[in-house]
Amino acid sequence: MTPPGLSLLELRAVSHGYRQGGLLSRLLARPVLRNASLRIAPGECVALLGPTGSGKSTLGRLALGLERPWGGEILLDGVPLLDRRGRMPPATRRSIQAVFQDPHGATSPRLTAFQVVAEPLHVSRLEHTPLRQRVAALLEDVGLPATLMDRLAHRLSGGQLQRLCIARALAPGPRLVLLDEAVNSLDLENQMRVLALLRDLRRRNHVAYLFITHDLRLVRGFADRCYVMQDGQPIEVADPFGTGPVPPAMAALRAAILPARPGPRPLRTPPSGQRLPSSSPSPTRSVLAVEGD
Ligand SMILES: Nc1ncnc2c1ncn2[C@@H]1O[C@H](COP(=O)(O)OP(=O)(O)OP(=O)(O)O)[C@@H](O)[C@H]1O
Repeated sequence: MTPPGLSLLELRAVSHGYRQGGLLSRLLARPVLRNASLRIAPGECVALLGPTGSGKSTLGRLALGLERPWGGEILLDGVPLLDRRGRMPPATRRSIQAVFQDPHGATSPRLTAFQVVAEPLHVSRLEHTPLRQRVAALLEDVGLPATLMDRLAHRLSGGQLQRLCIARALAPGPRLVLLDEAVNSLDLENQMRVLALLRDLRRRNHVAYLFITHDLRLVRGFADRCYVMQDGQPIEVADPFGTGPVPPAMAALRAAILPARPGPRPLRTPPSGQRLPSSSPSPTRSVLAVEGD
């Protein structure tokens, strides 16, 4: 359940959608979020699950202040995220950072690893002297050697580049990081490593996460609380892995997971009076694990 006390980020009855364009755009506006409410406490990790197209990234863009909602309120520390003109104060902008699914799309091929991480320090006028030392420390925080600093970012491996994006997100000292499918482009081993890194960074920096994913398996052991998008609303699910009732959208996500260790093969019953040949596989032997998480 939502922890009591002050919220870091709060969405209150937010509605949003997209116009289809053209003269009839107002009439053809398509709602994506309807009366959507969600709360994140300081230092908390909240997962937002849902199938493709359910509005998770739309909610994420609103939380980053990239779009203005049609209705409702979005508050950071109880204060509206955007002012009346739709602008975000610089301190608020520093407080909320993001890591997206595709690290190649999120970084310029012309920049070195150093330049990628130093950029938000320049933008936020948070330059530390010496800057290279600060960037080296941020790289070390995400498990990258400082010797990679002068390499073009796109020459890093996918896992290294995503770590670099995490270092960039942490550079301005945010209080909330939006992780929008942030490990989905990685192979299973790198997913687990980056999730462990994010867990560790959260503990050390007391940063909160909004963890957007369509993969229920990634949430276990990572998120404190969990919402699932249903009919344009995030619905909080108290125990996504328990046996109790869950919203249909969550039941569908559960059903989409292949079992880590499929159950035993059905017992082949021999015709009456016959015995299974000794070379037959044991009826209780499991088939090979489909995935290794
Ligand atoms: N800029 C846009 N203009 C028009 N429609 C949009 C825009 N962005 C998103 N949509 C539509 O809004 C709906 C929700 O999209 P959104 O990206 O928020 O879903 P999602 O749950 O994040 O999906 P996915 O898991 O595939 O990323 C989709 O039907 C999408 O086509």
